[in-house]
Amino acid sequence: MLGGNMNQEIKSPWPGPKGLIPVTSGRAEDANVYNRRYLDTIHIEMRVLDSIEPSLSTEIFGEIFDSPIMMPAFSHLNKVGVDRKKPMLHYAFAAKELNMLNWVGMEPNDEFEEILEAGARTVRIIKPFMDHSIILEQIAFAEKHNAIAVGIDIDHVPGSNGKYDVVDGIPLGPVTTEDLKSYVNSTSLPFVAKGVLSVQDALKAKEAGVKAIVISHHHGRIPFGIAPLQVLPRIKEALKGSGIFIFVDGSMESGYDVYKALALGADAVSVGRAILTPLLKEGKEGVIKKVKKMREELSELMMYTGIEDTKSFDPSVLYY
Ligand SMILES: Cc1cc2nc3c(=O)[nH]c(=O)nc-3n(C[C@H](O)[C@H](O)[C@H](O)COP(=O)(O)O)c2cc1C
Repeated sequence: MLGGNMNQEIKSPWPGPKGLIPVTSGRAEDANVYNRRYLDTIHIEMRVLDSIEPSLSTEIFGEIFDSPIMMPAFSHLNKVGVDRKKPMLHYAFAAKELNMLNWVGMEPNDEFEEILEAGARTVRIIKPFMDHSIILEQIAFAEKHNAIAVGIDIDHVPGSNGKYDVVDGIPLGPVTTEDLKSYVNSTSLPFVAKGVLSVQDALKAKEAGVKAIVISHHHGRIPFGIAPLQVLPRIKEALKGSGIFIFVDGSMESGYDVYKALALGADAVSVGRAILTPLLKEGKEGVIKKVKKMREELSELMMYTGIEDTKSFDPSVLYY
């Protein structure tokens, strides 16, 4: 249902109805496999003289967060909560406690509102519904309920059958640059294009007036997709001076992965499936533990490379 490249024969390690949580094939066309491999080819030199313990504090959309590590735009997880727990709420509680930016994907308005009540600053990502009135209505709802930003996952248009995808029985449709412009202009909230994986789309998103992009392939929706970090430096260069926030997600499993994304020019990074197991097993506490560990790892590498704060990352420490 959610994973475009999902292979029916693959046994899901996740709880819940078959197909609810995407399982990737692990084969050559699986962009997650390549992404992991790419991340692991990046190595880091050491710059310890004069280095001090860094600050992870980060400004996003004019607000200060405790680190550049953000929650993912997950969805549907309330359907798999154990003991009637709502995982969508639990990771929002963790975001609140850790002063992290929270993200939410395809959730109906009532569940989205409940998540906002957890008190974390939250970005809402809306699906590219074929019916634009649903998109506009959900944007307005997010604005009314004080979301920090709103956006659309532009990479969820094709399904694995080569047609427009259908999620929860709701048809998705194409997103034109003009559509994007109209969504941007419909709200005073910062607008995010999630699922940018080329300079071309980054420039079109800029033309549409977005305030942020997420460089992502949505856990491998596109077969044989390039690694988000591979295209990040080119997009960074193309958007130079625009003030557009550049976020990244995809296989971020440790603070070391996060470091590499930040060194290559990301403003902040979302951790997706790496929090899924702790979230489903232990709820809020599991997520807090995982994120704290990732913050330690990020800080460790910053100290090894003489990076004092999140404004000072430098790609010249990387070898790849
Ligand atoms: C259960 C689940 C639900 C998701 N739902 C959405 C969604 O509704 N909208 C969206 O933009 N991305 C959604 N995603 C994709 C994530 O936001 C993210 O792009 C992706 O998981 C890549 O990060 P990762 O490799 O760290 O998991 C979902 C991912 C998972 C695992």
